Amino acid sequence: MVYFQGIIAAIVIILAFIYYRKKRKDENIRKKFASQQIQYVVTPNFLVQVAKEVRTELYEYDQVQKYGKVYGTVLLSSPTIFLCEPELIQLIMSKEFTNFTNRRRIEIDDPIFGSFLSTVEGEKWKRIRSVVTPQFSTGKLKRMKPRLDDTIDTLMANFESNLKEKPELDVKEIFGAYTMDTILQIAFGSKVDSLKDTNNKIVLMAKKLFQTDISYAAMLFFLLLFMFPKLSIKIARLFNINQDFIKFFKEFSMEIIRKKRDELKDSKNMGKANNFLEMMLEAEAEHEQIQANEKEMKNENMENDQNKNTKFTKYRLYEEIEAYFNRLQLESDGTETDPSKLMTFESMSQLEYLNAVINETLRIYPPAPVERMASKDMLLKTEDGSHRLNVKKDDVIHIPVYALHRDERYFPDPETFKPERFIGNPEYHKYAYLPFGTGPRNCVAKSLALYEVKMALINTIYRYRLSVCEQTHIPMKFFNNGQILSPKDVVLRMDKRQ
Ligand code: HEM
Repeated sequence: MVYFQGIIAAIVIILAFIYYRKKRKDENIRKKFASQQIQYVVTPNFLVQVAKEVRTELYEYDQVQKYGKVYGTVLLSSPTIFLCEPELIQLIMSKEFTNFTNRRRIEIDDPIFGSFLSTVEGEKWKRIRSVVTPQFSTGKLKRMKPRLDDTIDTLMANFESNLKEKPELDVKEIFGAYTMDTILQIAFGSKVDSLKDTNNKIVLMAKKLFQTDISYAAMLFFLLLFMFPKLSIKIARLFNINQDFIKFFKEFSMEIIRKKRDELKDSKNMGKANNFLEMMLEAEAEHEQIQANEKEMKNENMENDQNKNTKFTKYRLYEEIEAYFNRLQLESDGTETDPSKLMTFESMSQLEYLNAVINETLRIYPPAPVERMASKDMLLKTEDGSHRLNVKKDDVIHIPVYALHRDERYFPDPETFKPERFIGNPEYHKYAYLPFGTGPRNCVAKSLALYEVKMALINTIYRYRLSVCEQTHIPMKFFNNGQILSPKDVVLRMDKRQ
């Protein structure tokens, strides 16, 4: 009994301590934001949002409507400025980028997981980014095209075989498997048919990460990770939280890296890479050679070629794609008969309406918010003096992209799907549309992602007529999993075109 009372007393003391600590921190943050002349808003933490089943992007959108385009709050234990004003976003993302290079700090005590491009900081980020960026250049993607064509063949075969059973399909599941196949193909050179290989460990692990509502345990762990990073990593190890996932991907990647490093010891094997990991390893091997020979280093010449309504939309999209394929076939010498093999990176960019449909989809459903962290105190001011923002070192700037894309000044009638907004010379502020982020730290794989989406849409729409059916959720349903916007099933009827 005394033992039990002791435990209760200890729990009460710990909770009181956490409460007191939080109260003091809140008060300090309130004072801090007041000194910056930024309105401070107390928001419930993520746990409360999850409990109420409020989707984060909708919650953030409501907050922006209520408190305006700039306000301060505490998010994941850090003072965070919510920013929806394109003029100020422009300053942070481009002109003052050197003072906003990093994202929210997340300490990961692991040599591999702590070196993710998306989380590393400062000089380390610069170094890794300069190696990764050229791997996504048009030239490198062209080299990978045969592998990308393979994944399209798998996608089409999956539609074909599933449609034999019934005309209604969960296209989210099939396109999701295609995305996974493409990434595995590109990243590791592994040919996988995720839809059929349901027991494939990579597929199971990736699904575990993205295709669920977030659990309370994961949310709690996430919060702890930001509040007490070192302690939470120890707890995760002790209780085996996510350790299967971490262990699997680490071993899987290390095995491929070991094999390829061995092969690259023989210089005859250089230049044969046709997947991302091999190209990175070649880049590493190249780098080692270069370091050994300073003269060669001067001559290093890195490749730098980076560089109305639904019925109407569907009709116009198909018309454009059909005309495109007819033209490609006319222009070809007749030896290639598969229309999708005739497609090239260059020819695809001519599909103006398809581009507009993709842009408008990413405007209404941007998958992620964008963040930067200030590396010093500074006063940001637009040239005409119309906007100012006083930031302190370590303030996180959080751009709720879902809310930003609904700014009526640039996107009138924002909830309506209107691809025409992106045709001709659209008149929106460049920093009011950020599906891939912007500036030197934007999405490194933007060109691959867009290529993948276009390939899939062109091939699907060319072969099938898609329509809503009884099982289609209108509006669409989404997982409630924090900051990433991920739809649940999307069932559509698919009829083969004659
Ligand atoms: C439609 C698909 C995609 C969208 C909308 C998207 C969006 C984004 C956004 C918003 C960011 C943050 C940018 C910023 O902070 O300015 C980002 C970063 C990033 N994305 Fe993507 N992404 C997509 C696909 C991909 C794919 C397929 C990959 C990998 C194969 C990828 C790899 C990355 C990486 C590594 C970063 C971090 C870059 C850095 O910190 O330097 N993304 N993405």
